Amino acid sequence: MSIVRWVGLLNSRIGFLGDESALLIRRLFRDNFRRYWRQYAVAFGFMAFVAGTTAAMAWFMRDMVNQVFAGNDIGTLLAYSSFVILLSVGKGFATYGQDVAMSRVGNRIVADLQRRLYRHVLGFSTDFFTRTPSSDLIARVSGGAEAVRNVLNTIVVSVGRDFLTLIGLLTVMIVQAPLLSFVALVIAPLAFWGVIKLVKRIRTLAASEFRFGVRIVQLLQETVHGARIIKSYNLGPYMEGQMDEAVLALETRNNKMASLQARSSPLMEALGGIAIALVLLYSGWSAMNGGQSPGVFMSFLTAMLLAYEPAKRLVRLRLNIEASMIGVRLMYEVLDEPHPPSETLGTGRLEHISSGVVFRDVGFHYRRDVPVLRGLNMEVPKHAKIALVGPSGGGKSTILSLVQRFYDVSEGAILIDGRDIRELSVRDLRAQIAFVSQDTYLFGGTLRDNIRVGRMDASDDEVERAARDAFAHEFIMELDHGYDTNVGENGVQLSGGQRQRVAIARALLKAAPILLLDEATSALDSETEAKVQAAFDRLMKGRTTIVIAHRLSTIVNADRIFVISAGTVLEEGSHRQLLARNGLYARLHNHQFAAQDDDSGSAFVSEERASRLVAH
Ligand SMILES: Nc1ncnc2c1ncn2[C@@H]1O[C@H](COP(=O)(O)OP(=O)(O)OP(=O)(O)O)[C@@H](O)[C@H]1O
Repeated sequence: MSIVRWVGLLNSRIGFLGDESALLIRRLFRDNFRRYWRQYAVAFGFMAFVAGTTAAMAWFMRDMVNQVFAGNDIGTLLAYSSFVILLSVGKGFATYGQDVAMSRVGNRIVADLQRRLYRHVLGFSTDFFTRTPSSDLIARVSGGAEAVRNVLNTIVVSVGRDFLTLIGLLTVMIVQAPLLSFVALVIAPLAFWGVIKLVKRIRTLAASEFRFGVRIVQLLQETVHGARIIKSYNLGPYMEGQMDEAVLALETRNNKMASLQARSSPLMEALGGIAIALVLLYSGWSAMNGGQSPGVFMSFLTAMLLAYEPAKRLVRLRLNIEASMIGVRLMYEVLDEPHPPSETLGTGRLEHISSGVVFRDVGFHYRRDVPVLRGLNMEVPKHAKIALVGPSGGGKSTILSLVQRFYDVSEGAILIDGRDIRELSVRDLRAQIAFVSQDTYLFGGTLRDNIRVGRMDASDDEVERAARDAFAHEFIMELDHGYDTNVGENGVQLSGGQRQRVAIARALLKAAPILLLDEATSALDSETEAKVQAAFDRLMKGRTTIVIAHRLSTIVNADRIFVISAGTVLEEGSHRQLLARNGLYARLHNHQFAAQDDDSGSAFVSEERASRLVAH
C-alpha cells in the first residue's frame, strides 16, 4: 500500500488528521513523495533496519534471561553481550544513514520548492505585488519550503522509523505475552483522544504566531525604507513601541504554543505509568500463580519500555506537525494563486513593428465598478511623439501600464500593427517597448550591471556608449569605481537625476521601437534637467513615443498632445491648437507659466493646482 493511501486510511479510521490538514498532507505527498521515492526508499531501508535491531534486542532478552541467569553459563553471556554490541553498532550506522538520507531529500525538496515558488511569483501581475505586503510574501516563500521539509520529515520518520519499530516491538510483545499486550494497549486510545483535543488550539495559535512574525519583518522593512522619515519626524519611540508590541505578542504566543505542545507530556507519562503498573500487577499476579518464565516477562517489559518513546512520538505526531502546517498552507496559497491572463495568454509573434499604437474605445477598472478609463480613443502614429497631460489621478500612468500588459483592458482594445495586443506573446510585446518610469529601481550590483538590464547580452562598450548617449558617462567616471561602482540597496546612493540617466541608458541599450516615458524632471536643478532632457530627446529620436509630461514646456514640440482627465480624452491636438482652444490645456499652460514668473525656482505646476484648474 502506498504511503499516501496509508496516511489516508489512518486518518479515516481514527480522525488522526483534521480534514484540511489531511488534504494538504496528501497533496504534499503527491507532490513530493513520488518524485523522490528512490531517496525515500533508501531512508526507509535504514529505518527498517533500526526498527528490526530494536525489536531484536527485546526479543533476545527472553533467551538471555532464561539461559544465562538460569543456566549460569558465562559463554552464552559473552555471546549475548557481543550480540547486543553488534546490534547497537548496526543500529547506530543505520540511524546515521537514515539521517543523512532524510536530510538530503529534505534539502532537495526545499531547493526545488524555492525555485518553483520564485518562478511562480515572477509570473504574478504587478497588481499582485501592489496588494501583497512584501513581508507577507517573503515569510511565505522562505518559511513555506522549510515548513514542508519539517512536515514531510516528521511524518516520514514517524511512519518509517517509529511506526516500524512499534510494529516490531508490538509483535514481540504479542508473541511473548498476548494477554499482557492487551492490558498495555487498552491505554492507547486515551492518549490519542487527549492529543486530538489539543490540535485545534495549536492550529489557531500557529496562524497568529505567523501573523506577528510577518509584522516584525514588516516593521524592519519599514525601518530600512523609511529611515529618513523616521529620523526627521522623530518616530523612533513610536516605531520602538510598535516593535515592542509585536515582539511581546509573538513571545506570548510562542510561550502558549510551547505549553500547549508540552501539555501532552503529563498525559502521556501518566498513561505510560498506568500501562506499566497494570502490566506489573498482572504479570506479578500471574507469576505468583505459576505463569510465565522470568525471561518472557523481561522480554515483554523491554519491548514495552522500548515501545514507549516511538509510541509517544507517533501520538504526538499531529502536535509536532500542526505548528508547521500553517507554513505549508500559506505556501500553497502562493502556489495556487493563478497567473493573470495578461501574463500567460497570447502567443502571436511580434518581431518587428511597422505601424504605431492605437487605443480603441478602451475602458479599464482596477476595482469592479470604479472605472479608471472610459471610451478612450488615441492614435499614436509610427515614430510620432505624443504626450499625455492632465490632472493627477486622471489615468495617464494606467495607460502606460496597459500598453505593456501589466493589466488587460476591460473594454475595447489596444492595437499594435493592427493586432490586439492580447493576442501577442507578452514577451515579444515587451521586447518592443522601452519604459522609463519616474522612479528608477536599481538592483544590487554594479552600475554596469544596472545599465545592462536594458539588454543582458550587451558588451561593455555598448553599455558605455549607451551611458554616454544618456549623459551618464560623466558622472559615472567621477565615482571612485566608475562603472564598477556598487549601487542598489547597500551601494552608493545616486541622485534622482543620475538614476534617471541610468534608466535612459538602459532604454537606449534596449533600443526598442516603442518608448514609454514617465517624465519627471520637476525635482531636478536646471542644469541636470537640461542634461536629462537632452538624453530624453536623444532617446525619443526615431521611436514611437508616449510621454507623460509633467512640465508642459517639454512637450511643446510633441506631434500630438492628449489631455487626459477622469479617464478619457478631454482635448487633443498640437500645442498651438490646444492653446487656441482655450480649454483645460490652455489653463494648465497659463498657470505653469505664471508660476514660472512667480517662482523662478520652479516652473512646475503642482498636480493639486492642476486639479483645481480642471474643476474651474
Ligand atoms: N494598482 C491600482 N489599484 C487600484 N487603483 C489604482 C491603481 N493604480 C492607480 N489606481 C487608481 O487609478 C486612477 C488613475 O491613476 P493613474 O496613476 O493612472 O493616474 P495618473 O493620471 O497617472 O496620476 P499621476 O499624474 O498623479 O501619476 C487613480 O484614481 C488611482 O487611484
